[in-house]
Amino acid sequence: MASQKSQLTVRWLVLLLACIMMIGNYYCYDNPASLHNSMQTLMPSTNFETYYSLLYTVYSIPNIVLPFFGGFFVDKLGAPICLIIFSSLILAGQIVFAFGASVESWPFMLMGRVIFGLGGENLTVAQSAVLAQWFVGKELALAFGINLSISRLGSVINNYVSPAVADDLAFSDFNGVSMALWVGALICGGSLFTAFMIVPIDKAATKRLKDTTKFNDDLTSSLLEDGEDGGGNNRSKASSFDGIRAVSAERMSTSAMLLHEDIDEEEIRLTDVKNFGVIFWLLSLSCLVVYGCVLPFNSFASGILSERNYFKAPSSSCVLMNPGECSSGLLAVNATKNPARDDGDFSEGVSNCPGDDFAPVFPTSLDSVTCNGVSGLSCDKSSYTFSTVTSSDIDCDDDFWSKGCAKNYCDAYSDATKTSDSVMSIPYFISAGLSPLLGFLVDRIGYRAVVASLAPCMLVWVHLTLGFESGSPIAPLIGQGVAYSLFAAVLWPSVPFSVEAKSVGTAYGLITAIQNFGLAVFPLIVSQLKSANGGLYLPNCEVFFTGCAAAGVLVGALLNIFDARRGGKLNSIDGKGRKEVADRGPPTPLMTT
Ligand SMILES: NCCCC[C@H](NC(=O)[C@@H](N)CCCCN)C(=O)O
Repeated sequence: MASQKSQLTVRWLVLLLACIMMIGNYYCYDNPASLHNSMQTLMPSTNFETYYSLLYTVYSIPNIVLPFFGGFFVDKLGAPICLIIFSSLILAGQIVFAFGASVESWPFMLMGRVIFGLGGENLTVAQSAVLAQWFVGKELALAFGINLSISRLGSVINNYVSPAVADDLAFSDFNGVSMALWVGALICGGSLFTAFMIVPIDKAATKRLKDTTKFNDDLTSSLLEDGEDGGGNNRSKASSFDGIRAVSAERMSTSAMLLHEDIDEEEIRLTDVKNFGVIFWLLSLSCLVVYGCVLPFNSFASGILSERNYFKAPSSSCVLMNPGECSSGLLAVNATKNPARDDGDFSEGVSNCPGDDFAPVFPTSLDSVTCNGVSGLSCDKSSYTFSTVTSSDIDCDDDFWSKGCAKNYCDAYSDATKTSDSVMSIPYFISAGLSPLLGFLVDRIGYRAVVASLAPCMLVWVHLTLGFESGSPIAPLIGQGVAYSLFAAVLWPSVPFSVEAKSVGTAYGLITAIQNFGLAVFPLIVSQLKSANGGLYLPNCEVFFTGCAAAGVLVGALLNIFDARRGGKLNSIDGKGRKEVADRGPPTPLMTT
C-alpha cells in the first residue's frame, strides 16, 4: 500500500501539511536558546546556567529510549494517528513550559520540556514514516529535503521572533519570556491542526487503494475462472489477461507488483529489530557520530566563535592602566574613560592591546568595593571582594560589572555574542536553502552511501580549521552547512532501503534513539573538555568534533563496502540496487504476453 500512495497527486498536499506540522517542533525546540538572556533577567539565580542546560537535557535523555517505542507504535497503530498523539504532546509540553515561565517556576518549565520531548522526537519519527509511505521510490529524498528546509526555517524564525516578542510584548500579568513561549504554543496548536488534516487524507487514500487492489484481485480471479471454464488453454488465459489490461491498465500499472504487498496486515514485533541488517546499523552509527558534530556543535557555536574570532583573549602584555582602580573606590559609571579600559604603553600612547575582536581586560582584584553612593547603579551584592578576578566571576547582568568595573568588557561581550549568534546561523540558513535541491539530486543520481562518507570528510576539514586556524569562520561554517545538508539529504531517505517496509517506523525510532544518545552525551563531553582546558573550548573541543567527523568518514567507507556487497542499493538511484533487479528474475510469460 505504501508505494501505491506515492503514485497519488495528493501526496504533495500531505507533504505540505507535514512540513507545516514540523514548524512548531523546530520553532519551540530552540526557544530556550533564543530566550537565554531574557530568561536570565527574568529569573536570576546562581544556578541559572544549570537550570538552562537542564531545559535541553530533560528533552534529550528520555529520547535515548523513547523514539524506539514511538517508532514501534507508529508501525503498530499507523503513522497518521501517531502524528496526532505526538503533536498533542508537543502542544501540551509547550503550554506547561509557557505556564511555568508565566509563574516563574523552574519545576513547571522543566516538566513542560519533558512532555515536549516525549512528543518532539517521536513526531519526527512518525512524520518520517508518513513521508516514507507517501514518497518511497523516486521522490523520497526530495520530500525529506523540502521537509527539513521548512523545519529549519522554524528554527531560524524562532531566533528572530522570540527575542523580539520577549523584548516588546510584555503585559502586566505576562512577562516577555512567557509571551514568547505562548506564541510558540500557538504555533504548536497550528501544527496539531495540520496533523488532524493529514489523518483523513491518509485514510481516504488507503481506502481507495485497498478498493482498487480488491477490484483487481476480483477481476483477476473472475477472468481466470472464465478462462478455465472456456477450455483452460494458455491462449485463452493470455487473452483473459489482455482483457485485464484493457479494463484496468492504469490501475494495474500501480498495483500489479504490489498486489501482495499490503504491509498493514502483517504482524509487527519489537523483536523485528534483530533482523535489521548491517546497513541499518552502519547508518545509525553514522547518524550518531556525524550528527554529533553538527547539532551539539551548534549549541556551543556561539561560545566557540566568540573565543576564536570575536572575543579573543588578549596577550599578557595587555594590562589596565590602573588595575586597582575599582579597589580604590573609584567605581566609574558610564564613564568615557572606564577604569577597565586598557591604555597600553601609557607614556608613549601605544596600546599593547589588540583592540577589535579581543576581550577588554578587567581589574585583577577587588577589595570590598561597593556601589554605595554611586547613583544609577543597582548592584546584586552589598560589597565585592576577589583576590583574583576571572572571567567567570564577571556577571554582566549585574550593574556592578556591566556599568562599573567591567563595563568595556561587558559591552564588548554583548557585541561579540550578537555577532557570533548571527554568524552561527549560517549552517541552518544553508540547510534551509539547499536541502530541497540536494534531495532532488539524490533522487536522481543516488550515491547515498558515497555522499554519506564525503559529507563527514568535509566536516573533518571544517573542525580542523575551526580548531587550529584563526582566520574568518565564514568559510568553515559554510562548509558545515553544506556538509550537514548533504548528510541529512542522504541519511534519512536511506532508512527505508535498509529495512523491511513494515518496520520503517521502528527503524526511524531506533536511529533517532541512537542519535539522541549522542545528543545527550556529547554536550556533556564538550563541557568537560572545556573545564579541563581552563574554560577554553579551543582546540580540545574542536579536536573532539574532528574525531566524530573522522569516525563518520570511517563508517561511511564501511557503508560503501557493505552496500556494494549487498547489491549497491544505497548508491543506486531507486534504492533497489543490482541484487533486487537480479532477484526479480526474467519477466514471467504472464507479464509479457
Ligand atoms: N525526516 C527526518 C528528518 C530529520 C531531520 C533532523 N532531525 C533530527 O535529527 C531530530 N532527531 C533532532 C532535531 C532536534 C530539533 N527538533 C535534522 O537534521 O534536524
